Amino acid sequence: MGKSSSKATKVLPLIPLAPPLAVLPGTTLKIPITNRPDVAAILAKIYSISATAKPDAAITVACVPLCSNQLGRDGKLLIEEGAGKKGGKAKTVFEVDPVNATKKDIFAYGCVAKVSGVTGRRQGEVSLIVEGLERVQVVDVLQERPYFEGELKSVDEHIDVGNPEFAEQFNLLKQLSRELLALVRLSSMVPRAQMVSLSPIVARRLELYIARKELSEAGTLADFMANVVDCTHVEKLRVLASFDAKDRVDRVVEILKRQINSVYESTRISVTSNSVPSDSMRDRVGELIRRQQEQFRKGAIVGGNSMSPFGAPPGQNAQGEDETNELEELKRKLQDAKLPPDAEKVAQRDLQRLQKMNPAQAEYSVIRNYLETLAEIPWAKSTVDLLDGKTLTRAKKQLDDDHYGLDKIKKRLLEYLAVLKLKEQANKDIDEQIKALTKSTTPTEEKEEKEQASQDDKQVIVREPSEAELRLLEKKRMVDKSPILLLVGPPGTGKTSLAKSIATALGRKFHRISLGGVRDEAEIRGHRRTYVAAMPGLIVNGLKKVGVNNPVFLLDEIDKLGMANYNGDPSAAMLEVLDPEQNHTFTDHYLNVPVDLSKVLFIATANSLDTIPPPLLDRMETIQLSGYTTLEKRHIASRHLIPKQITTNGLHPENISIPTEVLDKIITSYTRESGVRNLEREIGSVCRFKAVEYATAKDNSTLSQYNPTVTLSDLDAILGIEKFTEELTEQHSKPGVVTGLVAYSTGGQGSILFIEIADMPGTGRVQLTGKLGDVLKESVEVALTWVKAHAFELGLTASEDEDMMKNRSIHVHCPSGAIPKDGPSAGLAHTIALVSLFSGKPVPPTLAMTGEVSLRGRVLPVGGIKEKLIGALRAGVDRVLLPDGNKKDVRDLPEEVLAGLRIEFVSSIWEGLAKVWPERWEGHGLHVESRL
Ligand SMILES: Nc1ncnc2c1ncn2[C@@H]1O[C@H](COP(=O)(O)OP(=O)(O)OP(=O)(O)O)[C@@H](O)[C@H]1O
Repeated sequence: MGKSSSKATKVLPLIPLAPPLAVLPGTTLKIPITNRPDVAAILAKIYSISATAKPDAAITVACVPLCSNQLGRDGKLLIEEGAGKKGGKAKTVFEVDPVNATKKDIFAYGCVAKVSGVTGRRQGEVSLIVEGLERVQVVDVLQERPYFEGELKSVDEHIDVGNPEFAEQFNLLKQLSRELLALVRLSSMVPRAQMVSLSPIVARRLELYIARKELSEAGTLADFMANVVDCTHVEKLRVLASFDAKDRVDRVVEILKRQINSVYESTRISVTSNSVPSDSMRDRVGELIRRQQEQFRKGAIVGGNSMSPFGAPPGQNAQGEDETNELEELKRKLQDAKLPPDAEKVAQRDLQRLQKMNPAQAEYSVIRNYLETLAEIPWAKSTVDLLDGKTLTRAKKQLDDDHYGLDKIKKRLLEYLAVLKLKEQANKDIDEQIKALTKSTTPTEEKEEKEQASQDDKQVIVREPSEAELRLLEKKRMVDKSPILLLVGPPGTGKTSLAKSIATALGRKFHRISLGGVRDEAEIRGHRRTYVAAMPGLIVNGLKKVGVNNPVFLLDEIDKLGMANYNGDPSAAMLEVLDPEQNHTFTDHYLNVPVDLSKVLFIATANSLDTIPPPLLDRMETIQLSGYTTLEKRHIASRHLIPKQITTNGLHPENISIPTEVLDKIITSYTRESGVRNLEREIGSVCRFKAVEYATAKDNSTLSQYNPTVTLSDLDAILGIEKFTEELTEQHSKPGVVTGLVAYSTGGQGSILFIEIADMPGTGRVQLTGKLGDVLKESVEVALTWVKAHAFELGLTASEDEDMMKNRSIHVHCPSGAIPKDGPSAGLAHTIALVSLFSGKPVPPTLAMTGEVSLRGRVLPVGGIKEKLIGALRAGVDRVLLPDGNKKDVRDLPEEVLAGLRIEFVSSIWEGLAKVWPERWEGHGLHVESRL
């Protein structure tokens, strides 16, 4: 039983509190202080003193409630609660407000409180924050104005922990407190139960707080509960007046009992009320509450004799059914996930830790999240590959349906699939062999086998497989790893969509991981679990997302992966992912257990190989996608892009028609790219334009006037002025002007380029204009040197030792002056142009040429033949000279080009000259390599 011993008195300012305010020890309260001159005076006084006092000294006051007509100054009830009104409570009347209060209105009990601050900015909202420290008795009120000051006596609370009656009452207090808490949580789920909703975290914290209270803190718990429950002001004041802990616990137990009953009542009414249509949710909650009631009643009996805070072992009744269910669920999930042995060990260990842990602990949720992630990883789940007899035909059809052209790439992808199929079959066979070796015979199986054997008159020999045998088979299996494909090519060339088609053809799930801009190693490998908000990396997250262990992962933009920095080296993390020899034990930092990535089909894409670190590049098999030519673009557009855009823009194929010449114009004059993204965008604009026209015509009932065909003149209005102009062959020839060929580095397109050379009197100076790059400048120099060296032979000088350039200067220009040009491929054209200029013989304008020249007069192969020839045909060229070394490139040319151009090959400049001016040079210099 509680015993109290008096201490010396002290004098403190009093703050009278108007109902319903009351401060109990251990609680914090906001006291509105607008229109409270007494509080202002107290604060002024305190601050004038505290300016000289120690800065960290606590400012204390005593908060004392005002008396009511029900409760006397001494805390005795004047009128019984509930009297006066039948079945109801008597209305408590407080006659005075704190400003006009006098000595006799001051309640005899109060609470010393620490002033911890003032809140509120606007007038009328300013409040004083006080924290209740200890219960005191007001012995005497010493002054009334400008503020109350009183002599206070505090009492030392002594609790007799050995008193079984008190212990029992304390247990009941705990029991009821928890019960109320659980009820509030449950009943907040009942629609219209009009209960305060309590977040699970707050509820758990409160439970923990209650559970931790010892018998010696019984009074504190009573104060705390009196403050949180919904009790009347008079009840609160009576708790304040109870100096004896036992007395206080008794009072609070009474209040709690009443409160709990009223919750049961209210939920019963709301659950069973006929006025509100009952639904399953409400029924369920009602049932839960009823069960809760029974459980608590039982718990009260068990808990009554026990000193355990919950009357039951922790983790069962104490932590509530929720956690148990949660853990059961987690356990089941982990079982279903079929973890490999390593992960299983870790999961079991963590699960055990979790069971022993309090849910309110911060680490609890960390471990739970970890286990949930472990359970979500598809350790054993996989989709069945469509690797049957029709795989290759189906894959080919899929690739052909989705993509035009790209024959070489498609062929390589099909090879890849064929190998994958064979390997998978081989692996399956090995798996079966291993299974057959390790098959443990259970008694029934053994019996069956024996029966079978006796039937067949054969003997069954069950043999343990040797370690070496197994290892050998395992090893064989490991070797069967597919290479990782890297599709390299300019943007918009269909890398991503090719990878998607492969996934569709294989029947696997597809997941794209964008590596562009990944600067942090942890993004790939995850953060260690010790970090706040740690999570797995992109790879494990991808697996979680697709839910199977054999998806197709597209590692997009691998060339844009960040280099080593202070956050680690992301490309180094990718090494492990991409190495078929290592990735069956990929370790994510968060999981910290090996994950098998060997079944994942990785396809990487990049725009260029330059920025990919060599070790990473070494682990992948590169497949190059060059840009599309105009012809290919035309086909892609008419087969894929136009139908796609027509449906995207809500049209039907009969509502719009884009003729080939319009499409060609869009391709050549409005886009200049390797891929088809911009082309698709421009086609989209055209479709939208037509969609507006069609919709307007439909609305105005003038459909008969609507023309679905897009004309060339429409393009100007839809797409604006041409962005790129096309070069066309000249009509007239002139000495010194030759048609060259160019392939744009922006990809995919080629065109013709005029080489213009003019001479003038001078001192041998060579002027170059047209934004020529270094290599191009050098190729002009090589051409000039060759021509100068062979001037006599070419008939350009009268004698062998005459300098052709002695009295003249030349100017070499390549039009489209603003576009930078570079490369050696105009060497042949420069040489022929120089000979043409010096000999005064023009070159036919419909003859174009390309090729690098060496000082020895050889014509060397160059790149971009396909694009150049397509461009040449479009520009009106009918004959082209190509280096002998480029014969192989001509095989890939589209039919239209081969039919429209006369292609001639030359291996030396002499041959070139013979092709341009056959009448002069036929058969000349064929064996003369060089005179230099
Ligand atoms: N050969 C093709 N046939 C049909 N459509 C194609 C072809 N090539 C590209 N496309 C289309 O072009 C669009 C862009 O392709 P995709 O997104 O695959 O380009 P990407 O090469 O991955 O580009 P990036 O390097 O910018 O990621 C897609 O709509 C795709 O369907």
